[in-house]
Amino acid sequence: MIWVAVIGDWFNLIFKWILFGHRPYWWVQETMIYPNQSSPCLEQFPITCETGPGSPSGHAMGSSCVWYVMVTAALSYTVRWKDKSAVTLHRLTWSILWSIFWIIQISVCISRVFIATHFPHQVILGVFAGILVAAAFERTPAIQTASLRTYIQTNLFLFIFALGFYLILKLLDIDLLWSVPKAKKWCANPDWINIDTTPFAGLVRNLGALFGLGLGINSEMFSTSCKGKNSCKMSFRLLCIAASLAMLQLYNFVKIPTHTEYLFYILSFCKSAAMPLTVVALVPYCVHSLMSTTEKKLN
Ligand SMILES: O=P(O)(O)OC[C@H]1O[C@@H](O)[C@H](O)[C@@H](O)[C@@H]1O
Repeated sequence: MIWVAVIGDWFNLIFKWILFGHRPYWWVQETMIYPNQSSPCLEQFPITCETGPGSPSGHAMGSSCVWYVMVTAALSYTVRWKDKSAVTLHRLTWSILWSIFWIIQISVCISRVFIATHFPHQVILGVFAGILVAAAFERTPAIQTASLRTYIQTNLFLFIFALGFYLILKLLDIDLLWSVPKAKKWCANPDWINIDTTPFAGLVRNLGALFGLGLGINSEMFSTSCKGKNSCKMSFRLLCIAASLAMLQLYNFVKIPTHTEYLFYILSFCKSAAMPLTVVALVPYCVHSLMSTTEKKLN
């Protein structure tokens, strides 16, 4: 799921750079199509002022690819059921899960359009692009066994390609960060402009998450705990879920200073790497050690 989210978001950045899509909240102020200053007044909200280009929608794309992976993974369990009543149950589960999938996607799309941050075609494009990325990943089983080297190489490729693309177009006098000044100019409240939403902030976050996942999955802590004797126990899994959720909440409280851009990017990379590392390696290892110590004491 993290692979799909990261690669999906990376494609979203590249598509945004290629498509040069405007966002309604600034487009409506700049367009000449409304005569005599009769342009409609679009209400803005604290999350309206996204600073990247608008097409395709990153939220719609991220949501559709992540949910697509979850739904198809859940359905792959029910498809193995063989008897007749199981077929009916599978069909029922299929209908329920895909209905939930589409309700969520439609809700995301409507909310992005409602807050004037996207045009309808941009969210529709986002949903279908997300599904395509996720479907392609289902045919890439190699990611299940990727080594740390593969993670690092993928990270370097994603970074160098995106930066190279940006720099080459800059040499050609095309500024891919054209949307940032527009956002700053037309946002109703300067406090709603968030550095988190800039194209490079998203890239750095994704690179950090993939790196942290690679480190975690290839660590000794992961092998000892998630491949060890406790890994199949329900209690181990429940404890890991509870502890991970608590840790992720704690990470949410860590606010990264935004006054220096480079420092923000470095800290953002570290925070994004620390989160999957904690969930994949640190938490399971601590839970495993705790359970092993308790078992020894009881024996
Ligand atoms: O395109 P949308 O739906 O406004 O989403 C923007 C978001 O898109 C994501 O892809 C980026 O990682 C975020 O940084 C950004 O804020």
